[in-house]
Formats: sequence, structure tokens, C-alpha cells
Amino acid sequence: MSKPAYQRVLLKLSGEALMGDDPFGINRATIERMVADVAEVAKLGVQVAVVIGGGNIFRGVAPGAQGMDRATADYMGMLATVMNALALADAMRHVGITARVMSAIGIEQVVEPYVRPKALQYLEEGKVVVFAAGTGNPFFTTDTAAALRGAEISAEIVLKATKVDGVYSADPKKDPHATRYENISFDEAIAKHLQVMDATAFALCRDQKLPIKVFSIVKPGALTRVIMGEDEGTLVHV
Ligand SMILES: Nc1ncnc2c1ncn2[C@@H]1O[C@H](COP(=O)(O)OP(=O)(O)OP(=O)(O)O)[C@@H](O)[C@H]1O
Ligand SMILES: O=c1ccn([C@@H]2O[C@H](COP(=O)(O)O)[C@@H](O)[C@H]2O)c(=O)[nH]1
Repeated sequence: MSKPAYQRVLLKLSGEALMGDDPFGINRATIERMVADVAEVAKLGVQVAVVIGGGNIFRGVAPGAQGMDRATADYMGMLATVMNALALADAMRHVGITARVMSAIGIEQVVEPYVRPKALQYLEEGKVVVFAAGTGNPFFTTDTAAALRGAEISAEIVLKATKVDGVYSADPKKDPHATRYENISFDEAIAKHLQVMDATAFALCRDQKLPIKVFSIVKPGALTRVIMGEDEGTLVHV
């Protein structure tokens, strides 16, 4: 059998994708499917760090946050990602994966704080590390946290697992004529204002020469195909 294309990856899991077909929250079957995908690549010996979003619970820029102080709303959003991280780690435990949740904001009674050398140690021990609370700062997103943590842990690639199967010329959920790129440069994605990831995340990855692969977490087997270096999703490159 061929070898994985990567030894260490940063997997960004969409919070919204956790909802499955539900209107909000965590859909049990969906989280179990996602975790099974992660288990498959972890068993290949790939070191997996995860950043989980919070869009299924709360976004600082959502209508529900209207009228709120933006920073307060953003802290609520970050706390939402902690809930998702706990659910994810628990679901991993059920399938025999040892996961450690590390939070960017101090809530030590709940999860341990993010300490870079400790995260690296866990990865080397074969544990899955789930980074919670984004960057720990308001006015950012978990996509930027994925770029940041990916760079910090020297991941070879950021894998953005989302509900669409790649980067399109426009939002495919809104424009039926949008076409998918097989690959695209950071500069072009930024210049064209492609909204699949925020520009801060794109710029950080570009500056750190950290490629991003955007692919569907809904498509069975897609994560393993990406890890094996097969043709899947869209590569965003320098
Ligand atoms: N040019 C584009 N190509 C692909 N997707 C796009 C594009 N523009 C906008 N999108 C949208 O970007 C979304 C990215 O989804 P995703 O749920 O991962 O976002 P997110 O904000 O990172 O999620 P969460 O905050 O819940 O983690 C897709 O659902 C897609 O509809
Ligand atoms: O570094 C960060 C990360 C996230 N937030 C807030 O949390 C929500 C949820 O994150 P998503 O990336 O949208 O899933 C986000 O909308 C922000 O409100 C943050 O402030 N800082």
C-alpha cells in the first residue's frame, strides 16, 4: 500500500458541518462520521491536529449577536468552539483515539491551556490534539486559528474540511454557475475575494508557505484520499 503524502497535518473542521441536516448544534451521526474519518488517517500514522469551528453554535457576526459588543460576541463564539472540541474529543475516545483538547483562553477546570511544546509532545506520542477557542482573540476566526496553529506546529498542510468540495469562482451555494478550481494561488484567492476562507488566514498561510487543501468533509473517504495525495478538492498554494 502507498504511503501517506503527509506526516503532520492541521485539520480545520467546519463547525457548521457538525450540524449535519439539523438547524443548529451537533448531529450525532455526523460527528461520528467525521471522527471515523480522522481515525482512519490517524491509524496510518499521520499526526493530526484539529481546529474546530463554532458556526453551528454561535458566531460573533451572526444576526443573533446584533446589538452586542463585538468582542463579547466573539468570546461567546470562541466558547462555542470549546464545546465542539469537547464533543469531538469525547467522540474520539469512543473509537479508541486519545485526544487532548487545548484552549487558547484560560478555562483550566474544563480543558488544559494551549502550550506549544506540550502540543508537539502529544502529536509525537500519536495523540490527536484539538485546538479550541480559536486564536484566543476577538475579531479573528477559526480559519485564522488553523493557519496560526498549522504554522506553529510545522504542519505540512492545512486541510480545510468543509461542506463544499473545493474553492469555486463564487460561493457555490449561491451561484449555480460557479466553477471549481483544481488549484489556485493565495494571491489569486485573495485578489478575487473568494470567501471560502477569510483573507487573514490566506495571507498567513501564504507568508508561511503553508499550503491549504479545501475539500468536502461530507464526501465519504475524501479525507483519506487527501492524505494519500490523491486528486481531491482544491489546493491553495504560493
Ligand atoms: N468561492 C468559494 N468557494 C467555495 N466555497 C465558498 C466560496 N465562497 C463562499 N463559500 C462558502 O464558504 C463556506 C465555508 O464553509 P465553512 O462552514 O467551512 O465556513 P466556516 O466559516 O469556516 O465554518 P465554521 O465557522 O462553522 O467552522 C462554504 O459553505 C461555502 O458555501
Ligand atoms: O480566533 C477566533 C476564533 C473565533 N472567534 C469567534 O468565534 C466564532 C466562531 O468561529 P468560526 O471561525 O466562525 O467558526 C467566530 O465567528 C468569532 O465570533 C474569535 O473571535 N476569534
